[in-house]
Amino acid sequence: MSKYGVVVMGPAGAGKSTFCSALITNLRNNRRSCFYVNLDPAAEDFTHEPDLDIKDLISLEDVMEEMGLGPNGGLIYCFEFLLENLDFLSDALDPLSDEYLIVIDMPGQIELYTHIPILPALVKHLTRTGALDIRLCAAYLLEATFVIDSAKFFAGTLSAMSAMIMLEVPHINIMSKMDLVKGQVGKRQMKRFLDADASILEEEEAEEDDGSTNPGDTQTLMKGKSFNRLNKAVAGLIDSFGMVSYLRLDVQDEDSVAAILSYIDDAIQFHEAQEPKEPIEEMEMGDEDLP
Ligand SMILES: Nc1nc2c(ncn2[C@@H]2O[C@H](COP(=O)(O)OP(=O)(O)OP(=O)(O)O)[C@@H](O)[C@H]2O)c(=O)[nH]1
Ligand SMILES: [Mg+2]
Repeated sequence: MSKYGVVVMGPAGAGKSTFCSALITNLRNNRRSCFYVNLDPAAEDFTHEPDLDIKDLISLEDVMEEMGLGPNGGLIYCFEFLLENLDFLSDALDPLSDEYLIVIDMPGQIELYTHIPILPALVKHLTRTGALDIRLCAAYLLEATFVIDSAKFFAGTLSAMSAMIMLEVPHINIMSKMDLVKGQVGKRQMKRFLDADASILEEEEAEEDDGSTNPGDTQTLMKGKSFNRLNKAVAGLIDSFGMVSYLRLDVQDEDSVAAILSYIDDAIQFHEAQEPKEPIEEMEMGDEDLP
């Protein structure tokens, strides 16, 4: 029997835990079963208490103290330890039925998604047929304030793409904290960011060449010719991949959370598995209907 889950990823402070919490509230309000897994060994305060917490396996504080590591090195050590002790996950997740949505909250250290093969190994364990067999959707959050600096936004998009390619599971990108840019970015421009339309970068470069930006401001000073060339290359890469777009999230708005949940459900075909196991005719047919 398959299980269903979503792994919530993204840079530090993108709103992952807040989104997990809103998702769980929505699932519970709709009488759906969920199982909350916290894999961030540094997370302390939770709106919903996790059903499984990596801190019960290993403590980041202990690792830092005993191994003499900093917070990032400590986190990598914690994940390596988790990979050596996958029964911690299997024992808790294996008994869950296909009615559950497993919500996995990840830490924000970007190197986990881009530099080292820890996350692909973890995802392989979760999804392997014949083992946990979880149909997993990856949800990558980037916060909307990144659109204020388009070079930063496209760099963030590149890391979303990197996670997408590395994990090889259904993937959605989410632009979180939409409330923070209300009134700052026009609707049409925001739609272009949501579509990851990389021509935005080229237009900005043309504006700079026109001298329509202030040559004295720090951003313009930073953006020399080679920076522009780098941006163009990034834009070309995103364009040629052609598969990145964002769903908007306003975490305070129930409909916005519900819309994202339905994308997740579709990506993992959750509802298909919830259909009656017995054909309806057989359940409803009385003896008199038999030939
Ligand atoms: N305005 C606004 N603030 C938000 C939103 N979502 C999260 N925040 C705030 O952003 C901060 C970080 O949110 P978290 O949910 O902890 O982010 P995270 O991605 O889990 O952070 P790390 O686990 O540390 O990487 C908190 O102060 C939240 O209250 C949002 O939609 N709008
Ligand atoms: Mg968090």
